[in-house]
Amino acid sequence: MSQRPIVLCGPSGVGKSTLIKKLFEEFPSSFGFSVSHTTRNIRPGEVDGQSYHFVTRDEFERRVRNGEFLEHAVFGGNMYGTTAQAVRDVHEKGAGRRAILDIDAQGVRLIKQNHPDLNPIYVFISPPTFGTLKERLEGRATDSKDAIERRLNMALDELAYARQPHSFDCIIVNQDLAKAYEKLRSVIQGEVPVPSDSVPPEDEAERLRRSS
Ligand SMILES: Nc1ncnc2c1ncn2[C@@H]1O[C@H](COP(=O)(O)OP(=O)(O)OP(=O)(O)O)[C@@H](O)[C@H]1O
Repeated sequence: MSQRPIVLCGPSGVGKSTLIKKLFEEFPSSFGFSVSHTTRNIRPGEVDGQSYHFVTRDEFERRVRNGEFLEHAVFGGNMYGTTAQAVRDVHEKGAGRRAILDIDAQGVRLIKQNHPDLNPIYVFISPPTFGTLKERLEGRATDSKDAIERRLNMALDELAYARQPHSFDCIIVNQDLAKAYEKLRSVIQGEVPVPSDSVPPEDEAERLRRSS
C-alpha cells in the first residue's frame, strides 16, 4: 500500500466518521490520526504528545504565523489545530501507519497552497442531495438546532468547492454506505482510476439556503 496521506473532506454529517470507523475496523493497524495541538489545560490521564501537543497560546500563535497549521479553530476559548508535521509524524513515528485527515475545504486549500509536499490523496464525500444531508444531521441527534444551521451553511461552501473541476482526486457520493465504503477502500488501496462520482446539482433545499 502506498503511504500517501488520505484527506477526507465533506460537509459535516455526510458520513466521514462512519466511513473512517469502518476502515479502522477492517484495517486496525494500517491507519493513524495525527496528534493535534491545543492551548487547553492538560487533563488527568492525558499524555502530552499523545492525546494532544499541549502548548501555550503564544506558542500556538507563533506556529500559526509560521504557517505550520493545516487548520486551526477556537472551541470554548481554546485553540486547536493540526500541523503538517503532525501528519508527517504519523508515518515517521507511527510504525508506518498511514495518516487519515478529516478536514474542511479551507484545510484542503491550505495544504495545496502551503504544504504540497504532503501529497495526499484528496477524497470528497458528498451527500446524495443537500436535503439528505439535512436529514442526516437532524437524525444524528447530537447537534443543537443552531449547530445544525451552522453546519448546513458551511456545507454550501464545501459543495461549491467540490464542484470546481480538479479540486479532488475522487468524489464519492455516500448514498449507500456499503458501496461508498467499497469505493473509498479501492481509492485508498491505489486501485486507480476509481471512477469518480459527481457532486449532485443543487436541489431545492440548497437553492433556498443559498438565496436566504
Ligand atoms: N450512507 C448512509 N446512509 C444513511 N445514513 C448514513 C450514511 N452514512 C452515514 N449515515 C449517518 O449519517 C449521520 C452522520 O454521519 P457521521 O457522523 O459519520 O458524519 P461526519 O461526516 O463524520 O460528520 P462530522 O464532520 O460532523 O463529524 C450518522 O447518524 C450516520 O449513521
